[in-house]
Amino acid sequence: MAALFPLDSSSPAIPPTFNFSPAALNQAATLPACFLWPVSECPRPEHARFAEDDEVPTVDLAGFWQGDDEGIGIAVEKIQKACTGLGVFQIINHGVDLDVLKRVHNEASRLFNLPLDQKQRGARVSGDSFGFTNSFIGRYASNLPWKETLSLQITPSSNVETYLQKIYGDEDNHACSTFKKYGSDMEKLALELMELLALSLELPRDRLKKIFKKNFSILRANYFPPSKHNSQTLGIGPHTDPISLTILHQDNVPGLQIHKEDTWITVKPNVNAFVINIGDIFQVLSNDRYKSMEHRVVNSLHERKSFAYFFSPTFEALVVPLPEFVDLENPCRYKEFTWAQYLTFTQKHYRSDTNTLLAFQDYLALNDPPE
Ligand SMILES: C=C1C[C@]23C[C@H]1CC[C@H]2[C@]1(C)CCC[C@@](C)(C(=O)O)[C@H]1[C@@H]3C(=O)O
Ligand SMILES: O=C(O)CCC(=O)C(=O)O
Ligand SMILES: [Fe+2]
Repeated sequence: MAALFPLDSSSPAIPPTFNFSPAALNQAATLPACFLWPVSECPRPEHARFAEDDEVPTVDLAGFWQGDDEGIGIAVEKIQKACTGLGVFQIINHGVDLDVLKRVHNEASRLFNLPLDQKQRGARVSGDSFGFTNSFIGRYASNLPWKETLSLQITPSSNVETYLQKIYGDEDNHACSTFKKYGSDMEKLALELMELLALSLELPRDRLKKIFKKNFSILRANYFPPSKHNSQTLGIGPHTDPISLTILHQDNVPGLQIHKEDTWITVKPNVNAFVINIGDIFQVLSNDRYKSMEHRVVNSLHERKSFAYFFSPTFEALVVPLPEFVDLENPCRYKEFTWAQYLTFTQKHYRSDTNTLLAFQDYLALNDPPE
């Protein structure tokens, strides 16, 4: 089993009070060791190649919204090809108002531009998955990601007000309504995508939508500051998302890279598109028909923002391969678990990487019942 990583409770290389000041760190000739990734994981110039359309297909949803069978058929076929490939595709004509996207990006810029001590009023509490984090200082001791994030719960109940109130106090602003509107648009879109994914797996159209009607979702705003040492830092290390589906919106600065065979390819930014990727829970439900996408984020000399909407079943729902995907030729590949157990595993026992699901299955085998 993969080694469990040193958690918050272990002594971090630098204390939690250390100020992640990218601007000051960029002036230094070298970075503190905790920001340096192993050479084998560091970005290289050849990883800058943009993905081709057959690697990250663009799916037009216009026909889906119009109920046009031919358009739906083309979209479903593309989605099936993408999900049996690298586990990722982009959608255009996605139905989300461009003004909402503009507003949410502006709110994120306003937030990440605040003084650090103000952002830290909404700091993530150890072991929890919400709030503001700067470079995970105090959470991890090494391979720190060159990023700041704000994570908010959208469903079943929202904590958007709680965290924004901590950061902004009573200052009147539109941050809450903007993040909440974006979150609810994401939930609607995720449920519609479940219809297309179901069709792509030859399931009844509402099969997955019913499973996810009640769901648990996290909205994460990511801010990747400029990095002068970008050949040695990473915005996010190699990982799969432990959730079922991620809907990502990135600004126009390249950064998202997908693992393909023994190399990395970059997703060409398109502000009119969302990047959709399969996560571990979807992999389990489909009994490996669709695999979660391995990806990472590289830094550059330019600042970059992205929004990741992480969509999952409810905390208590049992996650297990759907019976439609289990037979004599395809035995059930996973031990059942709940999303609550898997989330706890990623927050308390294991630092998410590309092996999280297998490490968790090993953990389940050794810890019955799990924590
Ligand atoms: C359940 C979650 C854990 C992470 C946030 C959500 C979904 C993705 C996970 C994460 C982004 C995967 C990469 C590593 C991680 C530590 C990060 O860099 O943010 C992961 C998140 C987390 O554990 O907070
Ligand atoms: O910023 C991106 O492009 C991807 C972010 C990501 O992978 C994540 O938040 O899990
Ligand atoms: Fe991710």
